[in-house]
Amino acid sequence: SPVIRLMLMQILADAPYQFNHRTLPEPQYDFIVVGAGAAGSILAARLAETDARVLLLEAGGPAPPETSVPGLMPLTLGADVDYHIKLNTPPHLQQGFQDNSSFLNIGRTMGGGTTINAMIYCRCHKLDFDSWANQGNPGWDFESVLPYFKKSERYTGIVNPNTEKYHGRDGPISVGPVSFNSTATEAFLKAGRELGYDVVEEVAPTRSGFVLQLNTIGAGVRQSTAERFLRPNVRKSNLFVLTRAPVTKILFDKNKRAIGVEFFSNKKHRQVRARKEVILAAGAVFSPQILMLSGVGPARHLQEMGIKVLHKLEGVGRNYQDHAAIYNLPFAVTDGVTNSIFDFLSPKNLVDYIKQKSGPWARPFGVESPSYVKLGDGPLDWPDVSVPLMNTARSNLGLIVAVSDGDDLSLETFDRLLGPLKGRDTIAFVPMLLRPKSRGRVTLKSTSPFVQPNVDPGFLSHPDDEELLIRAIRFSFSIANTNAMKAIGAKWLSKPLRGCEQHPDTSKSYWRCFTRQLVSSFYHPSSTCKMAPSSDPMAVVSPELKVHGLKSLRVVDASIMPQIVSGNTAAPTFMIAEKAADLIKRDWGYPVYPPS
Ligand SMILES: Cc1cc2nc3c(=O)[nH]c(=O)nc-3n(C[C@H](O)[C@H](O)[C@H](O)COP(=O)(O)OP(=O)(O)OC[C@H]3O[C@@H](n4cnc5c(N)ncnc54)[C@H](O)[C@@H]3O)c2cc1C
Repeated sequence: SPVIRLMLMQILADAPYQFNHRTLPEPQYDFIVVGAGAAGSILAARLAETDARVLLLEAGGPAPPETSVPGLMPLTLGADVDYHIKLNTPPHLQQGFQDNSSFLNIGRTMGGGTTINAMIYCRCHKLDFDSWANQGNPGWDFESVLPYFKKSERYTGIVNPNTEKYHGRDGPISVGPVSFNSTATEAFLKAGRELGYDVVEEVAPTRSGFVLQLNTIGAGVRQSTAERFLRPNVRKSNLFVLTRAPVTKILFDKNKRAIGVEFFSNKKHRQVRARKEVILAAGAVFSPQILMLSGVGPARHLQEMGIKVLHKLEGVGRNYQDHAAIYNLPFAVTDGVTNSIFDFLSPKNLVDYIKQKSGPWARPFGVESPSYVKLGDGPLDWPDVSVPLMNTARSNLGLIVAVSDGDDLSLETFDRLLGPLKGRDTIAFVPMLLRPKSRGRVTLKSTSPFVQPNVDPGFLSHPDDEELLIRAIRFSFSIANTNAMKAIGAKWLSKPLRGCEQHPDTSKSYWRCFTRQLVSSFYHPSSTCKMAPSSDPMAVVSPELKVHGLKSLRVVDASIMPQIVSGNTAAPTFMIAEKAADLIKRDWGYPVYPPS
């Protein structure tokens, strides 16, 4: 639209760097990093702090200008910069979506997920990391990883003496509180207090309660890892970044040592060698795909695909975890309490963004504030459910969903769930499981590296997950029924879903039916190259992130999480990359200055 064009012209100074080298100057590098996403961009930049020669190969292209404007985030979903993978779910699930399944969005561009994500900065919970360590991964407990969280962070918010020690001040990624909240957010936090929860800070190690979220936004501009870690280093002679260069295979010698990779660039398959290591950072779907295409993975599956097994590793692609969510639990609210589309389009707000990078465009559209609560039965005080508030508000235009899977709902479901809200201001809750017990799997669909793999997210395959998600829906209704939310007019108006009408309205059996139809991804795939000792049958990498049984090959991305973290996955992935950089430097005798 003309408005967006005008804005883009104005923001070009802040637009992402156009990494666009076309050929490789050298046949051999010390380190080859595969994937310039959340982890890969950080890792490559940190390794290039030494005198090692580092090659970073990214499948996607440079990030387009609109990705730097936080409020334009929804434009990237389903666009060229998004792999947009149709999930593979069983027929009794996801009937509310077109063709009975929803999409998994994953960034395919410099910065990976950090170029298209909702910019929520989430530290997750102390017990997430303590449990990683307890599963046989020394060095990954909370105390040990905290310095690596702080290392990448530049906190810009107001200092609270109780939580100050958990913030980093000197890292490349600006992190601060949301700049522009709606009346609905205030009501949401008040609702939390009314239900007996504290309003807590995101970085508190045992955070439990309602939270005013932090974002990876600096001076109104998205902080992708490519922008913040690579851009300042592009002139270094030992760092070379190649875009539109998907890696198709890892090359091994006869001793199972990774000696390089094959990749596709300028219409040709090419090879490049690694003197020291190859490091996969292609994310939880594509790192296992590359391993399997290279003959590393579950033997039977590889044989079925006609791939010669170089090294049997049953865990590759298994142990898949995501925060199974109900994206759309929409409630009508009083007009004006949300950040409406008219706020976005008002001339004043446009000018504010163009001139000062402030106002609604300087925040992620639609995303407001999370709550973290424990609704399951475990003994520990460790929240297992999150219910964020989404400020959808596009109802003014008759389009109700914003940053949501609503776009892939079937027409019938859309009409029943969202139709009654047409013309009304709307909020939505997004009840989700923080640590689902279900496990999914990534498998190859083809031996071609250009065909997306199958992603079976395993949603609700463990019965406890269904039970907990129903509790999470009911908890969302408890929030909506508080005085604070009633004061902003929160009302459930949706009609029963087709196929669920036989269940009494809002009964448990109704919510079971609803949950099965609408469970979907929160875009947090993880854990498909599990970090665990080799005694664990699902183990893929060691606590040093080395692939078990192979030499000179590591995986460094969200796939190594033994268990998904209790919150958004980007910041923990930054931490993984920061820690991995020191592990690698130490192994090769480069100076390491561990953060304090
Ligand atoms: C729409 C959306 C919203 C999200 N919102 C949030 C949020 O608000 N907060 C949060 O914390 N997290 C959020 N996330 C999740 C977060 O962005 C991811 O967890 C994180 O980016 C994972 O990092 P990664 O390094 O493992 O993989 P990625 O960031 O996905 O990076 C992998 C990179 O590898 C590249 N690649 C893949 N295959 C190949 C190949 N064969 N050769 C070369 N390169 C390859 C990809 O193109 C990509 O650039 C969101 C994700 C999405 C998609």
